[in-house]
Amino acid sequence: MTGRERRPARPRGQRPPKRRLGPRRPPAQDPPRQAALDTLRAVRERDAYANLVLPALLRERRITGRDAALATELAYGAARAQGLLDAVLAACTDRPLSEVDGTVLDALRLGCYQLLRTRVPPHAAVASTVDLVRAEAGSGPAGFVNAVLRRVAAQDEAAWLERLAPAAAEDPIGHLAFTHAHPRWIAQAFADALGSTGAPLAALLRADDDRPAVHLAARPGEVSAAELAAMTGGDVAPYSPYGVRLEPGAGDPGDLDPVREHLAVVQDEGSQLCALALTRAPLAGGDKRWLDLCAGPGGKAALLGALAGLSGGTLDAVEKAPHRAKLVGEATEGLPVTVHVADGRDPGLPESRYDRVLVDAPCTGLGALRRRPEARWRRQPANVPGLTRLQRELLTSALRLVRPGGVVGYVVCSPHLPETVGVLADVVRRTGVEQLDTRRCFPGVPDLGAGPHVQLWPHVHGTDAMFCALLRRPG
Ligand SMILES: C[S@@+](CC[C@H](N)C(=O)[O-])C[C@H]1O[C@@H](n2cnc3c(N)ncnc32)[C@H](O)[C@@H]1O
Repeated sequence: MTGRERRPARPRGQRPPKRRLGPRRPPAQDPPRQAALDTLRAVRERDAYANLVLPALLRERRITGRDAALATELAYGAARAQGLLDAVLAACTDRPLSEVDGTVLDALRLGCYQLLRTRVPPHAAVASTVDLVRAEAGSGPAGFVNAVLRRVAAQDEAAWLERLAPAAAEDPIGHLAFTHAHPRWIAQAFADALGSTGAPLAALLRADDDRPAVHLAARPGEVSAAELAAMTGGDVAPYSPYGVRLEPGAGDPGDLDPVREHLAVVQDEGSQLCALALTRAPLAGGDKRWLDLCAGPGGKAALLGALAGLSGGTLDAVEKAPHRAKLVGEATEGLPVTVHVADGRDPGLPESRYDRVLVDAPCTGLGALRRRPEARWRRQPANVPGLTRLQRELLTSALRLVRPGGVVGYVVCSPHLPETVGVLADVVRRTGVEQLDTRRCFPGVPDLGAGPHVQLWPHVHGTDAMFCALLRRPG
C-alpha cells in the first residue's frame, strides 16, 4: 500500500514511546475492547489466527451477546483493514510506525478502525482507546495515542481515502486496493483472474472486505438443509443441497448443537459445491473407492465420507500434518473413512485404484481472505512458487492413484492464476489428461464463465473464491 502524501509533523508536545513505561496496570474495565486488543497482540506477536484466538478469549472471559459482537467487529475489522489504518496513522505522526511500541500500535489500530469504520461516537472511540493504553502502558503512551487519534478523527474515511489513496486515473488497481484495504499484489492477482480492473474488481474487493456469512453443511443422511436451517435460525443456501447460511456475527458456530453433535460442519458453500462436483462427474464402471489427498481439517472429507457411506462406498483420507489428521478423524467419526497420516505426493496407497480422487491442495488462500482477517497482510508473493510446485506434485500423484477412466477434482481456495489454470495447464500438458466441463457438475449455479473449469466469486455467488477443475485419467 502506498500513500502519495508526506506525513505531517508529529502532534505537538507528544512523543511516541520507545518501550512500555512502568509496571502494567490492571486490565481496563472494557472487556470487549480488551479482548479485541489482546487478539491483535496475539496476531502480531505469535503469528496467531484472529479467528481462533478471539472465540477462545470470549469463552474464557465469558463475554457474550452485544459485547462479544463488538469485540468481534473490532478485532476482525482492525485486522482486515490493517494496511489502510496504518497509512492513516502514519499520516498522523512523524515517527515510523515500526518504532511505535507494539501494543500501542495495536491500540491505535483499534481506535482508528472505530473512528473510520464504525458508528462508535468519536469521543468514545478516542477515550476508550486512551483508557486501554493507560492501563496497559501508562500515561505517556496514553497521551501520544490521544493526540494521534484526535488527528485521525479530524476527517472521515472518505476524506482520508481522497487524501492518501493513489489516484484512480493513474493507478486504478492501487486505488481500489487502498480503498478496500487490500495489499496491491492481491488486488492485482484478483484483477488478472477477473480480467478486469473496473467495476467487477471493485465489487470483488468490497465483498472481500465485508463480514462474511457463516455457512454450514448438513451431514447427508442425518439431517436435511431445511431441518438444519430450522435448528439454527439460518436460511437454506441457494446452491448446495446441504448448505445453510447464517447471518454474519451470529455468534460462534462451533457452539451450535448440530455442529457439536456432528450433524453439521462449518463449511463455505463454495467448498461444499467443489466436493459435490467431484461426486457428480459421470463415471463408467465401479464407483466405491474414493480418496481425499489433502483432507485436514476434514470439512470435505466429512461430506464425501457421508455420501460414500450412503452408496456403500468408502473414503481414504490422507493428511500430512498429524494434528490435522486427528481433526479429520474427529470430523468423520462414524463414517466409512480411513485416515492416513502421509504425504499425498507418495502416500503409500495402491496406484490406479481409486474411482474418484479429490486434491484440495494447500494454497495461498487468497479466495478465503474474508474469513481469515489478518491473512491478507501475512501472505506474500514469495509464498506462491513453493505452493504451485506442491500443487503440481499433488495433482500428478492423484493422477497415478486414480484408476483409468476415474475422475480427479483439483480444488484451491484461491483465484490466483498461477495456482489455478497455471498448475492445470502444466499437468495437462505433461500427462495428457482430459479436462471435463466442470460447469456441468455445478447445476443451478449461474455465471460460471467460459469453462471448462469453474471459478466461484464472493461478489457473484456469495461463496469463497473457490477454483475447481475435474479431470479424467485416460482409460
Ligand atoms: C486446503 S487444506 C484442505 C482442506 C480440507 N480438504 C477441508 O475441506 O477441510 C490443505 C491440507 O493439505 C495438507 N497438506 C499440505 N501438504 C500436504 C501433503 N504433501 N500431503 C498431504 N497433505 C498435505 C495441509 O496440512 C492442509 O490440511
